[in-house]
Amino acid sequence: MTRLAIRAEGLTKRYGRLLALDALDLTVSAGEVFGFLGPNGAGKSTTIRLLLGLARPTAGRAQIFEHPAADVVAAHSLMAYVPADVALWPGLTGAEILELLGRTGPGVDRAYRSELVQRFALDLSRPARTYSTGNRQKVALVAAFATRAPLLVLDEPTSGLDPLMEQEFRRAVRLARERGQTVFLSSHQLAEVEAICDRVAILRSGRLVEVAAVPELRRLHRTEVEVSFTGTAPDLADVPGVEAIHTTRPDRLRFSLTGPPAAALQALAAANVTALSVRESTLEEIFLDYYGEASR
Ligand SMILES: Nc1ncnc2c1ncn2[C@@H]1O[C@H](COP(=O)(O)OP(=O)(O)OP(=O)(O)O)[C@@H](O)[C@H]1O
Repeated sequence: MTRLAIRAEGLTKRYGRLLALDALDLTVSAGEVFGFLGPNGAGKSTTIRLLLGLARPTAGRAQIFEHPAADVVAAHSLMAYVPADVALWPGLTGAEILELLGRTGPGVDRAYRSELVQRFALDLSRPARTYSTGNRQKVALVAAFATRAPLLVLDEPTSGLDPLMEQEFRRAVRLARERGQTVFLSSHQLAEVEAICDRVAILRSGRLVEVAAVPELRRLHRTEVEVSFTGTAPDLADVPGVEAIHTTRPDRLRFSLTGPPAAALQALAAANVTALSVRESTLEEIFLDYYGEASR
């Protein structure tokens, strides 16, 4: 049986009348890179706080490997965490902070930490008060990756990073994955999720609306097809899976397609098609569909 890194069962958090997280059931297998997505206020940080044992659930439970999340000492010996707003000790230098953080976690791979400092171009001699947001984030990321903890919990870890550093981040996640570490990543950056995650969960208004592998999620959604033709337009009116047919020019039309394409292809074959372009919806479009529903 696969070992689970994270298990949430009926995990619920209320803040007064607000139901911030509503009976979340979720499992993340050891070794997965798992993306956690949702619009602002969906409950992502609340979930992370519950997983870290920093907040108490109103109902339900969370487990980190074989430990209850509330058993903070045991659970934290297996994880490293990077918060969304990294606050550091302003008077300490980057080097001192890495030392301090190294002593609180599950251990440090010093050689790897030095490599990460180079890769993330961190100047460790400066006091943290002089660090930019991105540099503070880099210190926290270096500290977390260098622990080699079995579970890395990263709350919007790249919001302050420039594209070059974002590449380094992706590389570090890939290396973590190769070593069998589990990564739980909350993010708004869809390209990042698409590039590095095995599965994603989408949270909306405290509720889980979808958990899927990235390719599977794309398949759930539509393909945009554009067709040029001569003569009579293809008759797509009652073809299963074909929706939103638009005539863009007298000799061109566009439609979206869900499910198997056979019927649509047959209808197209009956016409004199001169050009065909097929485009899968991007992850961004898929998520905008989900996110958009939140405000409806
Ligand atoms: N300590 C708190 N007291 C009261 N309400 C809270 C508290 N923490 C979070 N909330 C509310 O719970 C809901 C979920 O917030 P949460 O921070 O988990 O969202 P999020 O998905 O992380 O959003 P973002 O993407 O903006 O970080 C929001 O409506 C928020 O206002």
